[in-house]
Amino acid sequence: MIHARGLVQTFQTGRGKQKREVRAVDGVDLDIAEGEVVGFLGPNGAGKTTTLRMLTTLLRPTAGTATVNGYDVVRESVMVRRSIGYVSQAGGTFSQAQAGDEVVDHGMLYGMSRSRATTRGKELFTQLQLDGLWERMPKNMSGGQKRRLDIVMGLVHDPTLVFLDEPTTGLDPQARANLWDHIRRLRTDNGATVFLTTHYLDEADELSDRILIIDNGRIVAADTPDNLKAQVSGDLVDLEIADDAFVPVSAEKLATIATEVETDGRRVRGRVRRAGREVPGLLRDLDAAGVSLDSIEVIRPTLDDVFLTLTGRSLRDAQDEQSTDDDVVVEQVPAQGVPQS
Ligand SMILES: Nc1ncnc2c1ncn2[C@@H]1O[C@H](COP(=O)(O)OP(=O)(O)OP(=O)(O)O)[C@@H](O)[C@H]1O
Repeated sequence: MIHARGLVQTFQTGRGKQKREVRAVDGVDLDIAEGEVVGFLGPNGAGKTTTLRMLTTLLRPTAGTATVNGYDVVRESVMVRRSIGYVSQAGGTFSQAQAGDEVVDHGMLYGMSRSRATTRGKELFTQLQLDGLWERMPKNMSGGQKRRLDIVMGLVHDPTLVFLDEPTTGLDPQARANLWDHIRRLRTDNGATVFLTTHYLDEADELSDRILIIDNGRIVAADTPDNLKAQVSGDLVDLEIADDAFVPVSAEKLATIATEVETDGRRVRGRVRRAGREVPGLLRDLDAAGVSLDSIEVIRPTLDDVFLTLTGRSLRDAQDEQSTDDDVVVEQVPAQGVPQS
């Protein structure tokens, strides 16, 4: 479905002495099979959107090759565009037409008949909770409604391969849960392949068969969410010791089974491979040493722990750091044409 080898995208940023080259995507290889839901995860500026823009033919790769649905993204860009659905991060620009007309025109652009596009568009309006808004002009819709309209436009022609760039950003929790269901159904009902970027770790975890983590333009991990979590970090055991005086001995006992042991007041924490196997013995040891606990908590690893282990940074911190750089002035780089839609 998607195969890429050595994809690179460089941009020139700044002017004069400030001029420098950014390698936004720096040698990405991808193999995505039919029917997979793949989550593309990484902090702001990691290269997710740039990768997606190359795969959807909006940006010509500086180097490397990619095929999407069997078509080369450079030589057969029109065929790539016709064979995919794409919901961009920025969202579409809408004319002054009613939402329903936009959707029908969009479907017809992909070769659907008017009646088929109308039927499918109305079904999607219902599934994405846009009932009653068919005749509304998009400019009079709320941000979340417009976002869902973007998604209808990306799906109306029933593509078998769908690219979604941060599809749930700006949606309220209920709309997000609804879209998650919809994305799941794309695969189970339509057998579609879905490639989605997201900032939300829970979303990637929840939806993806496989997760690709990108950092500084390079893929740093690719596996199922469970394998990633199991491979790179263990469970966090967090003990709250009843009496301060027993904190050092508790830390010593925990260190016999855990790594990264740290103390914070009466709390002692450490990471163990498998808490279910190791904690019962620890509790016996602590009891024998006269330690009373106020609480014990076992925290299963998250994708953020995976990211931290792989890159030394938390995905959330990395996002915060990057957000201060957002107003760097960049030269406009010409896009290689836009899809017909
Ligand atoms: N048109 C451009 N000109 C110059 N630099 C660019 C351009 N587009 C992207 N970049 C830079 O390329 C890098 C990757 O950007 P990209 O948008 O692909 O990241 P991202 O992972 O999608 O981030 P986000 O999560 O914020 O959408 C960033 O450093 C960004 O500033």
